[in-house]
Amino acid sequence: MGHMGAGAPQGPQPLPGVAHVVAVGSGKGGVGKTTVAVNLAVSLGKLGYKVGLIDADIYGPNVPMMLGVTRQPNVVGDNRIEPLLAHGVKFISVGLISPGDKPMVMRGPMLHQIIRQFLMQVEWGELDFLIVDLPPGTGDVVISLVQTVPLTGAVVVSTGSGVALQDARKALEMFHQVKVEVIGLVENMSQMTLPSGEVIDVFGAGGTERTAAQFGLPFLGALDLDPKIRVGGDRGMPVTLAGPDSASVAAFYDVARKVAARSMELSEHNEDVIEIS
Ligand SMILES: Nc1ncnc2c1ncn2[C@@H]1O[C@H](COP(=O)(O)OP(=O)(O)OP(=O)(O)O)[C@@H](O)[C@H]1O
Repeated sequence: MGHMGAGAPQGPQPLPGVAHVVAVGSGKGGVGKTTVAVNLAVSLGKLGYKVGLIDADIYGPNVPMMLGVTRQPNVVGDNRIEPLLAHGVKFISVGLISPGDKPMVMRGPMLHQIIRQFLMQVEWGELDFLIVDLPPGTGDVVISLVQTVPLTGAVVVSTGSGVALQDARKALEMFHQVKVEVIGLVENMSQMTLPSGEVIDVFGAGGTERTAAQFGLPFLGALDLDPKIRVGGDRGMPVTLAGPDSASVAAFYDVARKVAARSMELSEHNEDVIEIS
């Protein structure tokens, strides 16, 4: 198991104790990537997994607000950072480095350092899943990530709209270029059900599933456009706190179970590849 003595010492190294690193990306901003990442983390936690979450969204580090904990993390011992804990999820955020409403201005090398620090200097302990909320777009953070740790894979979030899917395809292409497996696509804000029961299709429901099929990638599920999801985020009480038995968040748990199952598959596959080479 593990190293066969052939690996380059400078290459990405697994984090001790962390079984799977899963990135959540989107291409387009505002499609609900952070909402999906936070609820995925909470759901996996409620399903019994040990979960960490890195908020690497430099343009909109909303994880602390969505998890309801905004204090600064403690630095302990030999410059180690204690992750914050909210709703069973350990997390760290770029928003905690530059809290409040100050925008964070950063150059590439500094960003790279922060990503490395978040991965290697935080006391994650034993984790089944370390989720990374990426900034929208295709860029630097992903490169820093893949240079530091082997990723299990990425989840790509989109709405069904043509413009969101255009950007999602770019994200798929980027993950392909940096050799990160795509675990699957999630359609967020898919349909909205009015109090009358009438269902409205706002963003073109079904588009993400079709895109997944075109790329031969798994479709992980569709999440409704629902004010309760927004309220949960704004209040730091993610809707998935309702738990795996709650019908209203079943779609989130369905996504979480699929992410877990496919992560295990991909890891087995990767181990095989290492042993053969
Ligand atoms: N399914 C949903 N139903 C209702 N509101 C939602 C849903 N998903 C996200 N939202 C809301 O939409 C807004 C944008 O979501 P979020 O911040 O998760 O997007 P994002 O893609 O991470 O944005 P960015 O990466 O550009 O910062 C938030 O107010 C969030 O609460």
